[in-house]
Amino acid sequence: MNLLESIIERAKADKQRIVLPEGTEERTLRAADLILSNGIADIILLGDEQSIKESAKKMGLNNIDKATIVNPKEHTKKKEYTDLLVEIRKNKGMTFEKASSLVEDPLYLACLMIKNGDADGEIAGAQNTTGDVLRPALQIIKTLPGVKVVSGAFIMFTQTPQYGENGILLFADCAVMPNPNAEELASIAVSSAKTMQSLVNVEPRIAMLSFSTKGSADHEMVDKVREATDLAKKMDSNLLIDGELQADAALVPSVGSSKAPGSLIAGKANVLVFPSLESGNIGYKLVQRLGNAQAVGPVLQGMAAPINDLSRGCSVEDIYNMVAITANQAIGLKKN
Ligand SMILES: CC(C)(COP(=O)(O)OP(=O)(O)OC[C@H]1O[C@@H](n2cnc3c(N)ncnc32)[C@H](O)[C@@H]1OP(=O)(O)O)[C@@H](O)C(=O)NCCC(=O)NCCS
Ligand SMILES: CC(=O)OP(=O)(O)O
Repeated sequence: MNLLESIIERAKADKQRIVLPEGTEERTLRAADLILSNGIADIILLGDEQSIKESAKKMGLNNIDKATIVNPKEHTKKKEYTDLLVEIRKNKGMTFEKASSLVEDPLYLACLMIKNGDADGEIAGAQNTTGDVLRPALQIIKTLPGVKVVSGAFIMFTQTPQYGENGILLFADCAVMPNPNAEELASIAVSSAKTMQSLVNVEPRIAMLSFSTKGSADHEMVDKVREATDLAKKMDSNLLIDGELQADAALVPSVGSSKAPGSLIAGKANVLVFPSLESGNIGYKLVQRLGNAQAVGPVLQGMAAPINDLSRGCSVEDIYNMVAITANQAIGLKKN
């Protein structure tokens, strides 16, 4: 059984309630239909019931009837969620009027359902930008205790089995923090190790990427990566991590041993931590599109409940896989 198949089997064995705020979006509806048909999760679709049912009928989707459909404009818990939002954001100037309008926004409503215990996880982003998906999640769900920074990782299924874990690598941060400082970058490395361990089930070997390997260049951007590597080791002394490393030194054994002799990670990395969002987001899309890799994510790490984003360029299969991953995260969080 391959990795995605085992993630799907775990989701089936302990069905979670996953809310899809983009309930009227075509790829989302098709993915929801498959999820329901295969019994992977209980699905909550947000949107107007009549238009969802009409669209499903036009598309020949026969399983949408098994979903719970909630209309953000008129739902029974509107007052309860409005009060909850005011309570959570009262120190940020949230008024009842503002909250009662925000609870009609599917992206806010989905987070409030999770916060209130009415859903276990959310996946959105086929239609909405990452910023719009993330903002309500950061405001309402917030970070896990002890974690300051939410970041986004991609599980990359590459065509190059000689690299990473039989071709599988984790890339981060590809989605959230535009310009992390050294401490934030260290925190991204620690969260990425946890994601690799919990979802891919292999020991993470983390390379902190740069345009320099072990002092080959001298620049403040290189200093940041070096400092982040040291801080990550302090945050978790068991981490297998090294930096700063260039991508070739991180991945290719012969280059790793010549540029970073003695490194336990060079040439063997399976987690690549990029120095900024610019490099991470561009990097994953290049490997996905030019290298024909399957990019599953962004899996958000460090959030107190499983909320995940999608690329607006996602396929039905991407949404289907991300629902299963979100369900696995929910199962993991309930166990801890
Ligand atoms: C994530 C993002 C939306 C947050 O920025 P923002 O909307 O300006 O929001 P703010 O900085 O005002 O922060 C809003 C809240 O989130 C928190 N926050 C912001 N970034 C955070 C992070 N990475 N981790 C944890 N909390 C974070 C803030 O502390 C703030 O909390 P508060 O309101 O309770 O005080 C923004 O950084 C962003 O757009 N990032 C890039 C996303 C993107 O386009 N990615 C590429 C495609 S995947
Ligand atoms: C993750 C990502 O890059 O999302 P989008 O393509 O929607 O901007």
